[in-house]
Amino acid sequence: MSLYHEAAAILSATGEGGSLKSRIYGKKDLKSPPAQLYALVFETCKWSFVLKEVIEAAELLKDERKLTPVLSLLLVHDFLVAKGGIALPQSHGLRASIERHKARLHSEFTRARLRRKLPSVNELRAHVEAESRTGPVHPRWIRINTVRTTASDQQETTFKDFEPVETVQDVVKSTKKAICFDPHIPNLVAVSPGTDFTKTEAYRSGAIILQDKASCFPAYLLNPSPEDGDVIDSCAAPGNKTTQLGAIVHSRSDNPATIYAFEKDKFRAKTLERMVRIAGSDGFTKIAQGQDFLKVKPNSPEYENVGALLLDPSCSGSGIVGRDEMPELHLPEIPTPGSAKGKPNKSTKPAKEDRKRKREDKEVKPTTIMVDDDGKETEISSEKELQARIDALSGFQLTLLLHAMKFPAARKITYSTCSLYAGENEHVVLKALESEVARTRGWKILKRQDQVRGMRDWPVRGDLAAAGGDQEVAEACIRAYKGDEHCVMGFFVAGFVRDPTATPDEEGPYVRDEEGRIVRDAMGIPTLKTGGKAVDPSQMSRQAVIESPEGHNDDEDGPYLRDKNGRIIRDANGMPTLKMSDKVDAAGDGDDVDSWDGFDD
Ligand SMILES: C[S@@+](CC[C@H](N)C(=O)[O-])C[C@H]1O[C@@H](n2cnc3c(N)ncnc32)[C@H](O)[C@@H]1O
Repeated sequence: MSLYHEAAAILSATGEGGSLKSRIYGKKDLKSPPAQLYALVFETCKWSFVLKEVIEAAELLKDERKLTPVLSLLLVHDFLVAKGGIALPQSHGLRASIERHKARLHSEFTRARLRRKLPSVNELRAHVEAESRTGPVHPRWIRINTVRTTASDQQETTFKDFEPVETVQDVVKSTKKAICFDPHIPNLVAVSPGTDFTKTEAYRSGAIILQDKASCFPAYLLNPSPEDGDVIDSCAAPGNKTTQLGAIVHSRSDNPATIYAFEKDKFRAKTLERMVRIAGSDGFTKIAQGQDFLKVKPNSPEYENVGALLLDPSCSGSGIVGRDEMPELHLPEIPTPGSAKGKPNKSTKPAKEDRKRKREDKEVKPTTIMVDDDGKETEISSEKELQARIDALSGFQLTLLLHAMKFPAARKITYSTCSLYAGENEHVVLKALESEVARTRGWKILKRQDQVRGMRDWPVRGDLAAAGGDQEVAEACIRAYKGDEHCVMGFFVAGFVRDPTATPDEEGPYVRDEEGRIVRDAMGIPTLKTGGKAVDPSQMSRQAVIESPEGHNDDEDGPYLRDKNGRIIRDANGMPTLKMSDKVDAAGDGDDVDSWDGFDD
């Protein structure tokens, strides 16, 4: 299949969703180099509003019955606009079908330019560029990495040619090189697009990190302080948030806490390692390459001081800027026989051949390739499949969040995605709050009024309906939408907090009345939620009672000691024994039960 046929197949799927990149890079059986294909398709789309006029006026599709509208656009694009012309041998039939109309195509191309009052082809190029720009202009967000530098140093060096302005909107509108310090996130600037910062010394040395504003929310909201102890970044690659955490802990102590950074994908973990090294956080960041966070044991002694966890798991990536930004494709009409020049004749039935080429432009199966934020591709061809994908992602995201809630010393968690779907965002938050582990360990939502100033002030909050109508949860959730006046990517983050010194909710397995009191029978025995009755205290031994393991659920372990068979150890009053209490000789057989160790899930 020629480059042009492959490109035509890609373009025929336009309008069926998925970004152009995902449609091209998602195809496994391409013959042409993907980069060449991408450039041809993208450029042809950009030029199509001009080329459509040229093709119709030159009556190309009337004379060349084998050409489809899409193929004609691609070939005429290369013939008139590309430096190297049509990338086919001179004798090739497709090339010949265009070059036969050389004179007419050139003269219609000139007419199309003059109609727009553009004196040269270069000006026509600039016009096409301007017309093809889709969506709002984005500033370049840059985080100044205070492990390596200071904001004032960067102002005097990297950004010395940039004129300070008040707001990000001023940056976007400025015709000069403008810079504004962000009012919400410390050490973050928005600068005018157009400068390639990856070529600067500051970028190479890790002094600046290119990171969207919204992506800076989780580490800032987590706000790890020396009292929080060590920090976990559970899904860390490529390392934007890990290095931001590094900058925060570094700024708060001469002896920074350890950051444990887990990354399941070995290849991405290499990028993470490189980024952490360049950013200068390698001295206090321990990277576990290829480590699945779900397999990390919360009760391992290594993590006993982990007080703060950042969870930024894989998601649908629907908030990422740059997706779906494809210029519109303008297809030339196929003239029907007998029609006036360039105008389809409505009264005449299209010939069989014409119907075939119309069909050919549409015959590619409607498929969207959904590319997750970590590059995983999934074919989606219906709403149902999309829902199934979101459900699968949210199941994984919730599991990860509940796992994080089990770390014994944890007191803060942030959960974030760059997805716009409520299923991956507010719904996960609600399910986590309702979970047994959250209830037994005392996890609560981090309310808006308790958030760090910049996040409290950020105006875009969670979706009330998606938060089940719970105003407090919706306000606590932080959202960002691409394309609005804030000029950031689509994002979601929520925080969870827990007071590790407070008495955990011992509600556990008992039914409670509206006042929160345990419901007891006439004998004073608590009623179990499972419908049975707790063991009669008079039957209990002096030291402990062993509860039936029936209905045992890992998440219900919470703060209670269990014996080797997983049964909760209770005192003579039937009250569960807290893990933090002294060791208990549970079975009365002289075996010690450790308070935290040995209860890994
Ligand atoms: C959204 S990206 C993280 C982006 C990162 N936080 C940043 O700011 O640069 C999600 C990452 O989590 C990794 N991941 C997915 N599941 C994981 C798991 N169970 N344990 C550890 N890493 C996981 C993916 O490989 C991917 O690199």
